[in-house]
Order: sequence, then C-alpha cells, then structure tokens
Amino acid sequence: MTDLPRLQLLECVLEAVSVGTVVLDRQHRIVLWNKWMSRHSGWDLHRAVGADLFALLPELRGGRVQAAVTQALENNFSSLLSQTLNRSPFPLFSNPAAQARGERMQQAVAVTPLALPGVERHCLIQLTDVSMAAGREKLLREQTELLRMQTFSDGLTGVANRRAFDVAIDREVRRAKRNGSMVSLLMIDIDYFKPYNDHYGHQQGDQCLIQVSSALQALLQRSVDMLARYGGEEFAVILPDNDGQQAMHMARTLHARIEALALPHESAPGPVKHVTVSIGVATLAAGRHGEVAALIGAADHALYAAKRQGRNGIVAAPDELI
Ligand SMILES: Nc1nc2c(ncn2[C@@H]2O[C@H](COP(=O)(O)OP(=O)(O)OP(=O)(O)O)[C@@H](O)[C@H]2O)c(=O)[nH]1
Repeated sequence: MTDLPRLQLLECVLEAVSVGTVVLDRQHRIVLWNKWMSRHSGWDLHRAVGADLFALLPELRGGRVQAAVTQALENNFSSLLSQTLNRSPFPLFSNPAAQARGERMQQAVAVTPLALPGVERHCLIQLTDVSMAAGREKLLREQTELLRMQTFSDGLTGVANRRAFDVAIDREVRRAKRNGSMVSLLMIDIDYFKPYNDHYGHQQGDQCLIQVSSALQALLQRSVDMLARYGGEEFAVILPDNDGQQAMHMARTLHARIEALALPHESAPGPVKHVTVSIGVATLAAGRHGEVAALIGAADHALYAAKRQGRNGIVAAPDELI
C-alpha cells in the first residue's frame, strides 16, 4: 500500500470507475456527481453539484427514480429499478454518436440509502450502461424467434410444416374433447403432380406448390384455422369448432379457389388441363372419444376415395369413422 491518503485514493477510484455515481442529500440536492456522469450526460460537475436532481432532470419527477429516492431517504430502503418498465430513465448516452442519433443508453439503476455519521441520511444512485447486454439479449431473442419460425414453418411455402401440424392437431383434438366441441380436418392433395413435375420441371413444380398454398392460406380468415404442408404435394387444414357442414363449405371454397387459379397442366391425363385438388374431409364430433390418429386416418381415407372417384373432387368421411 502506498502512502496516498485514503480520501484521495477513494476520490481517484470514484472518478475512474465505469459506473455513474450520484449522491443526494435529504433535500435531493446533488452533492456528488462523478466523471462518468459528466461524460455521459454532458453536464459537468459545476453545473450538477448543488442543483436539485429533479429540477435538473424534471422528467424524473413523479417517476420510479423519485419513488426510489424517497424510499431511500425516508424509509431507508434500497431499490433496484426494473429495466422492463423503463430501460433509460436518465438522459444519458453511451457515446457522442448515440447522442447524435438521440439513442439513450439502456441503464441499470440502483438507489441505496447512505447512513453518514453525524449528518442526515443521504442517498446513492448508481447507474450502469447495459446497452451492450441489452443489444445481445435482443439479438438472441430475434435469433430464437427465427429458429422457432424455421422449426415450425415449411421452407418452400412458408406455411406451417408437418411438425407444427402434429403439435396443433394434438392440441385442437384435446381442446375439443375438453370443451365438448368439434374439430374438422381437410386433407388436400394436388392431382397428377408427378406428371406436372415431369412436364414443367421441378422448379415450376415448386412454384405451383407456392401458388396453391398461398391461395389456400388467403381463404383462412380465422386465426385458429391452420394450413400446413403435410408432405410433398399434400396440405392439411385444421378447422377448430367447425362441424361437418362448415368443413364441407370450407372444402368447396378452397377447391373452387384452386379451380379459379387455372394454373395450366398440359400433361394431366384427363380432359381437365389445369391444376386441380382432391380433398378429404373428416370431423371429430362433439362428445365422441376419437383420437388424433382416427381423425387423420378418416380424412386420409376420404382423400383417397376422392382420388379413386376420378380426382378434382371432395369426399367427406362417414360420421361413424370417428
Ligand atoms: N416440385 C416439387 N415436387 C415435389 C415436392 N414434393 C413432392 N413432390 C413431387 O410430388 C409428386 C407426387 O406424386 P404422386 O404421389 O405420384 O402423386 P400424383 O402424381 O400427384 O398423383 P395423384 O396424387 O394420385 O393425383 C412426386 O413426383 C414428387 O416428386 C416438392 O417439394 N417440389
């Protein structure tokens, strides 16, 4: 240890630390304002010391900082201000460029009562720049969201993928059983898609899948309805709270929309020379104890019946299947 007087050493430390340090007396007058505060606020020591904090920074009046200062001075309580409520209570800037952009520093603020011998209680406000950590946190949140989207959406069409479908159908069937409500399922398959690919090429086949899926998606108005790519050229639509009639109505609407798209399909074996779909419809009736597999099986069965009947049509599963 050097011979440096202890007070002088403490002063040096106070000016060197990367923490904003402000001490207020009982009347909210600033008695200490360190270099960090001057650097990030633009107000030097002479302007700050002696001033009432809430006169100097009127925007702090009536807010959480004033409440915390009162708690410290009146009740001897420490507070750590939550960053979720206000990330930047003080008008501080990490650097001049951020100040020019009007981008405030994100702050962690701690307010602590100071019991000084022989004088009335003071309070210490400590401020830390957490902008970098907050930035990293934001990036992490964005990456997590992107990952979630990639995990649950189909890379080609952007609609929900098979994994998302599996989760959703399970959830909706359980919800229907719990509430004694219904849930319907449509299985939609593009007809003669292999000859389409063979004739127009795989890339055009991909475009066809994109056009069909976005046309279907555009018709689902309720947020609870879900279109998913079930596999290859097969799509599924979950319709919570829809009975067989409502599901049939939706199937006809979707079918007609694909007809109206009139995407050319020169190599289709039949007389119809545009892209068509076959649809199987199944409903889990209220009060029945059908399982997810039974509902999917019934919709699939109905879809293959539609294929057998010549394609470009809709078949509903008989009630007793589920
Ligand atoms: N372009 C493209 N083709 C795909 C994709 N996924 C599956 N397919 C093709 O879809 C075709 C499906 O053919 P099939 O299952 O024989 O059925 P289909 O020719 O549509 O005949 P039906 O369903 O009986 O009317 C196959 O040729 C697959 O290669 C994809 O992501 N992109």
